[in-house]
Amino acid sequence: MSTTTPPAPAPDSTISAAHTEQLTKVYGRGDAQVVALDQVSVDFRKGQFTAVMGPSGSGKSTLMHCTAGLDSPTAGRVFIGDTEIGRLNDNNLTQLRRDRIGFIFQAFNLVPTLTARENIELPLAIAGRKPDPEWFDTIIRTVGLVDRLAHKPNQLSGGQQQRVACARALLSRPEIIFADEPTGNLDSASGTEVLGFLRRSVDELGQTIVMVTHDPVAASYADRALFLADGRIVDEIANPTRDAVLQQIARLDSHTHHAQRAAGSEA
Ligand SMILES: Nc1ncnc2c1ncn2[C@@H]1O[C@H](COP(=O)(O)OP(=O)(O)OP(=O)(O)O)[C@@H](O)[C@H]1O
Repeated sequence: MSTTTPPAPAPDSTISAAHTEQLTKVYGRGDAQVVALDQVSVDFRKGQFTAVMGPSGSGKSTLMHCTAGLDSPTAGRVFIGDTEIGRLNDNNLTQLRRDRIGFIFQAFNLVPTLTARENIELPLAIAGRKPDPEWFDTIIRTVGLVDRLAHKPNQLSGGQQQRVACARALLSRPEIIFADEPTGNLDSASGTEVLGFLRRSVDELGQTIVMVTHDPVAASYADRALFLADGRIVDEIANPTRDAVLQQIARLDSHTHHAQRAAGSEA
């Protein structure tokens, strides 16, 4: 493996890091059938930070899981870069998830007996790869963990633990990072810390991020916010501010209530 660190790629909004074509996911059968995603076509551009928003049950997690190859579509296609993941066998899919995708979850999923450094290096160690020392240093500086590497998770704050999880996701230089409510378990100061770091990893390291969130403040760190309702993308805001997101949520709520009234379901 090379030990020189190439400069962060300039964000290139014309290259697709991942995209879906008419992605449909149906759970259950008959009366219990739920259409979680209804022919969703979406593109996540390289170097772009996207927030995925929408009410509970609108399909956010399903979209993330299907796009990241953690769940399989009922119909439609999913691509990571140029690779159509539905065409991969199980081994190749596992390898693609390991080598080309990073994950950050609401629960930090750190190994309690390992130090911060060991946790960050674990996925590469499992893959039998050695971290590039310069890249490791760059990430650790970006997340601000230089003096915390020898600490175990229980010696770190929630925000620091999530920053360890972020560093772990970044170390393999994934083409795209999927973050599922990454600030959901954090107080607002720690959440701000983690969001600031995610933003820097986009601006300074050229990372591509897709983040599911309910929080308009979290969404305001993204380059665009997508809004899902009933398994469809119903709107999109470029350079979202907290207030623009709040207004959009209010608009979607009132549409939903109108639709429910029209269908007589509020009786
Ligand atoms: N494994 C499953 N089996 C059956 N139905 C499911 C399953 N997973 C999700 N669903 C249903 O699919 C729909 C979309 O769920 P999803 O978890 O994607 O929504 P979400 O927007 O992420 O919600 P939340 O904000 O509450 O996490 C919901 O109606 C949900 O009940």
